[in-house]
Amino acid sequence: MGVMEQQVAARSPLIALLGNPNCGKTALFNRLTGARQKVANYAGVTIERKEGSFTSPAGRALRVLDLPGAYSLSAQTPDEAITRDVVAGLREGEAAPDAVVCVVNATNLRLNLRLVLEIQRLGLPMLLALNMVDVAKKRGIEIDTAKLSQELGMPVVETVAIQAGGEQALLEALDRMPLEPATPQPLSSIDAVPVEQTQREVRRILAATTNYAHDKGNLSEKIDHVVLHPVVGPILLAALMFIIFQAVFSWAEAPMDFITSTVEGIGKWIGGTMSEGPLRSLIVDGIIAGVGGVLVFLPQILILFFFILILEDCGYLPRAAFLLDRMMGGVGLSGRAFIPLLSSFACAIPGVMAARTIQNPRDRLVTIMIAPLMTCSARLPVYALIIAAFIPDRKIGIVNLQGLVLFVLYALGIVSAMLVAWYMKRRSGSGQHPLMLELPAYHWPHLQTLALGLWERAKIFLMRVGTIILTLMVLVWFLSSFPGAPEGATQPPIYYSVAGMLGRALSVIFEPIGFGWQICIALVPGMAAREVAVGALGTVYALAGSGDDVANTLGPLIAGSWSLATALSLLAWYVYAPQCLSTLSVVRRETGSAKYAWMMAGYMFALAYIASFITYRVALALGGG
Ligand SMILES: Nc1nc2c(ncn2[C@@H]2O[C@H](COP(=O)(O)OP(=O)(O)OP(=O)(O)O)[C@@H](O)[C@H]2O)c(=O)[nH]1
Ligand SMILES: [Mg+2]
Repeated sequence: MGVMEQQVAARSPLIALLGNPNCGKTALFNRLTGARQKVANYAGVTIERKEGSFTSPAGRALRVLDLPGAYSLSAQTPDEAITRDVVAGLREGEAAPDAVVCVVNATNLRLNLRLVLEIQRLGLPMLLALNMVDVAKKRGIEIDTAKLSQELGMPVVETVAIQAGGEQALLEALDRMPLEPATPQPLSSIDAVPVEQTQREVRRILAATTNYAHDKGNLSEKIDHVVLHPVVGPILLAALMFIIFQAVFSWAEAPMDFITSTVEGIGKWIGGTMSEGPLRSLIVDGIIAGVGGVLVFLPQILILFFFILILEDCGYLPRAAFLLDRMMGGVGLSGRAFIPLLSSFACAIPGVMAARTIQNPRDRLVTIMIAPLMTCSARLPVYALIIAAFIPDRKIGIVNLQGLVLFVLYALGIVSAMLVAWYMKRRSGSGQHPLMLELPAYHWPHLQTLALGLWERAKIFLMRVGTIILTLMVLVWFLSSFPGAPEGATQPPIYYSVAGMLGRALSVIFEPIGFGWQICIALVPGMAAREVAVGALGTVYALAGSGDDVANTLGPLIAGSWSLATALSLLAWYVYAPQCLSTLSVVRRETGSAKYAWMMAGYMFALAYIASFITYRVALALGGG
């Protein structure tokens, strides 16, 4: 955009999408603007203010805001506070929106209308988007929109945010609205009205405009009889998790083989066409062995996310939170922590941020502190590499042994997180609060959402591979290649390089847990991105390898040079893996203090070292040397 255009865009009217959690604001935002913000079937998906823009059918340039869902303007959680401050014009350097589009779930007006009435008291121009009318119609719910519009004194339109064209009525209504800069009433005018009065008003409006009495209900309640059953529920949850980890290994085999052989083929081809020298080594040993080694894990990451996205979209997640609430309550966590912790399986960063949806500050802090113990997807390559190299690809009954080990590693992360939470809570003391969580209606996973979600994941991974991982790999190669070996060297040249020296220095610390200098070299760049540890091992062993088999696959190489005890020790290390700089910086931002980032780095390093030490010694004692 040119400067002129930017100024025009900045002055175009601003519309805020506001509503209860999970009513479809983000889906509507994406439909209006063509954005691809995350949409999922649970409350608290959006935790930040997101701006987009579009041109209305009448040719008006408009800006829209997607906001975190809120039940009320008297914010209880940090994400709700963002929403409140934005609409009330309390954010520094930002005027209140020129109009509010209040999005409501048509099947649950009883809950949604309270916020509508509250927002109305701000006195901003308003429009009601009756979303999810497709579901409402299926359930036989009829809403008299004309009457509702009259009762509320604002235009009311029907929308279906997940259907192409489902935003049409909203667009037309927006074009009929005069959009002038407006000043909202102070928030105190909202707090002045007692909640009971608002609720009476909601009931009156509902009685006058809907036939909720005829609501046929939905399947969700019947499904929940099984899913939330105190005995069947947890068994189902455990079985589900188990199946997912099995699939990560058994389904990924073919696509991984394909990527491996392609990467190998390219390596061989380039290696064959280029003449011996540093450039060939950089490309073959540094880039292809390193980056290719990480790339191979794309299928496993996508399979894991395929399942997570399905669970997110169908509405199962809040149920799982519900099931685990008691267990989590036992260690002093609230069931609310479940979704932030689950997000941490992708990456601790969104997980730490999602802790904004937790009301109690202590609960929130504990959740943030344990989020990095959840196995993020950057660790998956490390696990998968070592498992594939050391754990036989065997079946015990119907159980794939490699999948089982992976499951155990994930479980270990979770159990450790619970123990740390318990310890933190025991020291700080805690009040238990009942879990208030909205259980959304189940629906079939939306294919497009699923495909988009997977695509986003693949993009994130490939971007990482193409940027930070590639850069680090080139750096690792340089440090591992220079200076060259001295006269009469007995070790491979890398031993004498800068990286080799660093690795040897570090191995003083890591020798007791079984890490030789080669592994120590890989640990350092792993701090910037954990996957790089795998890539770095690829480069280290390619460079240390003898002449011809440079592009050899890493798995057999490490299987030949590490003991089982070392392999298990490294797995244990990565369960705790304290080294992720971006997580630490987000923790500092979200907690507003560097203290917690340091504490996190410290306790995770200690746990990692202790766990690896025990694993290594026990494995040695049992004859795994
Ligand atoms: N059937 C149907 N489903 C919808 C509609 N709009 C949204 N959904 C689904 O409702 C769920 C919630 O949608 P989101 O857009 O994430 O809701 P949100 O209001 O942004 O939620 P928060 O960010 O948590 O406040 C998703 O599973 C969507 O696919 C609709 O009009 N019809
Ligand atoms: Mg949202």
